[in-house]
Amino acid sequence: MSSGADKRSGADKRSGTVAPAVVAADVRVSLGGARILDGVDLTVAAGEWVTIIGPNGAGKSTLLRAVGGLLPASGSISLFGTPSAKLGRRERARVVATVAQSPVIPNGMAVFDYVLLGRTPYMPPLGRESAADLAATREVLDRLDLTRFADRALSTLSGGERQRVFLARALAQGATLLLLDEPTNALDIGHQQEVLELVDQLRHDHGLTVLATMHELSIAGEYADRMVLLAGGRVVAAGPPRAVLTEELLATHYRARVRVVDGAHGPLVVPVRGPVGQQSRECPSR
Ligand SMILES: Nc1ncnc2c1ncn2[C@@H]1O[C@H](COP(=O)(O)OP(=O)(O)OP(=O)(O)O)[C@@H](O)[C@H]1O
Repeated sequence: MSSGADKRSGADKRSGTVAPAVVAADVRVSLGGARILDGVDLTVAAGEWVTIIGPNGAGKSTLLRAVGGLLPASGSISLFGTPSAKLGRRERARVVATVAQSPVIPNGMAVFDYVLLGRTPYMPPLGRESAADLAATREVLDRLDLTRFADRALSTLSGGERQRVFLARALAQGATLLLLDEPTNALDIGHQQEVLELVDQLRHDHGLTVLATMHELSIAGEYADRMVLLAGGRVVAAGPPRAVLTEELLATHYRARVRVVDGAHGPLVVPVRGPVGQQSRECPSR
């Protein structure tokens, strides 16, 4: 598997610095006649884990899709120092892999064949997979403890097992930037931790960069180096989890009544029943 350093631009190789994995400036996206992203700036350093949070409809998935080149956006987006617009489809697929919120599962497809699809950018057009593609697929299945499922239809796996297969396909792609849209969606708390620990381990082992969206705020804050709070298609806060997961910001942008307490690995967000907007009077945080 290639490392983040392999994706350096020529100038970066010469200067010895690593270009940021993502530099997005003034990104605007309109869908169905409505402005969904309205001037978003986002930088993700190589090797960093950044999680985008925000209320339903804030534009999180849209931002992820724009970064992944899956929909047209104005403004500028660079991946590892190369303008996104200059990356062809196959070239982009070797740099960035997206795990969608609900990936389409081809009917009856076996786990092995699904993960092998991740090797498509390395196969000649209309050509067959090589021995190297098959070996890479076996290696990823083994790495993610999925070998025993190789011949099973993907549709028969549990939610947690399936999530691991989606990650496996992204890893087989050999991309160093992982875009994860709600990777813990529909997983129980144990499987949420298992999947995020796995992503973090892979990040360290393979020098990956992670840009994710998540709704589970406490667990999101435990894994992210930085968080970006999106609301109404704009970035309204960004920084380390402690700077973003505050009672004030969550009350303002989620209309949520929460208490935020210090945890060993980041702030813990506890929902508190009661009228929105009265947390400072009835539920002091400090
Ligand atoms: N093709 C489309 N046409 C029109 N509007 C769209 C289209 N796709 C998305 N939208 C709208 O864009 C807004 C942002 O959607 P997006 O999926 O990015 O939000 P999100 O923050 O990921 O939400 P959630 O937390 O609910 O997953 C929503 O209001 C959605 O209805």
